[in-house]
Amino acid sequence: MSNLPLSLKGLHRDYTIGDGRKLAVLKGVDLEVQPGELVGLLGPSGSGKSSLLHAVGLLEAAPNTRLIIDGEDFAGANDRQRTAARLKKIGFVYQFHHLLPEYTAVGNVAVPLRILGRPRKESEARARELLTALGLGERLDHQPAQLSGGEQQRVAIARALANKPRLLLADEPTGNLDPETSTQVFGALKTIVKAQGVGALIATHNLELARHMDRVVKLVDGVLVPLDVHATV
Ligand SMILES: Nc1ncnc2c1ncn2[C@@H]1O[C@H](COP(=O)(O)OP(=O)(O)OP(=O)(O)O)[C@@H](O)[C@H]1O
Repeated sequence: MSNLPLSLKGLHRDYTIGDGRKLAVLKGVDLEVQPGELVGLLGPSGSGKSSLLHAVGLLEAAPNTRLIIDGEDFAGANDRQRTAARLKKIGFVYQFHHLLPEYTAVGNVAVPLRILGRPRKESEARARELLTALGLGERLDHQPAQLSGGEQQRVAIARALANKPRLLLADEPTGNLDPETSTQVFGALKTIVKAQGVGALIATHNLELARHMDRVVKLVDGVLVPLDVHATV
């Protein structure tokens, strides 16, 4: 059995729309992500990027699929198994950071560890270590409102990596940042993903960002095709 961060084969996703008709969005998606690899996920609006991230992020069931995360097959997993695995194996970064406003940077990053029952001291030490690695060593005790947009997003990245996940899923992680901040935040993300051997799948519309990924795939008619972003003008 594969111990890769992600090994996915044959993912289908239909939605039932108003009049009972089915809309087939994902029509057999195959994807592997290696440790330390950043894979960019491109595709026009409505092509199914969020649907793919939802299934891979175990936010919904994916029956009749081979969905292996860190060596464990989740195709037939129930809600409880998927929730447990989400906390332990997967980190999520969204376009908007969803930080808790009353907590400091350290407090926010420690939350997932505290949920898993880790002691406060150990959780906060891990939070400080991650935030420092992301260049926020001088901002540890700031609350989100006291941080810039790029700093807030780096806290969100630290939070996503707190549990040492094998797989990081991101949906437009720099989508609300200016280009320069976006490049800085993405650079910090890349460095830490490589250092920790995490596999990352990052959905974006930003072709410039995609050029900094190790590999880019595009959703076309419900399947993934490789894309050479360096050849695209
Ligand atoms: N719950 C749902 N019920 C019916 N149709 C849905 C549902 N969720 C998504 N869809 C449809 O499935 C298609 C894919 O949606 P999805 O959100 O995965 O695309 P996306 O590539 O992430 O788009 P965007 O880049 O705009 O976020 C769209 O046509 C959308 O309208």
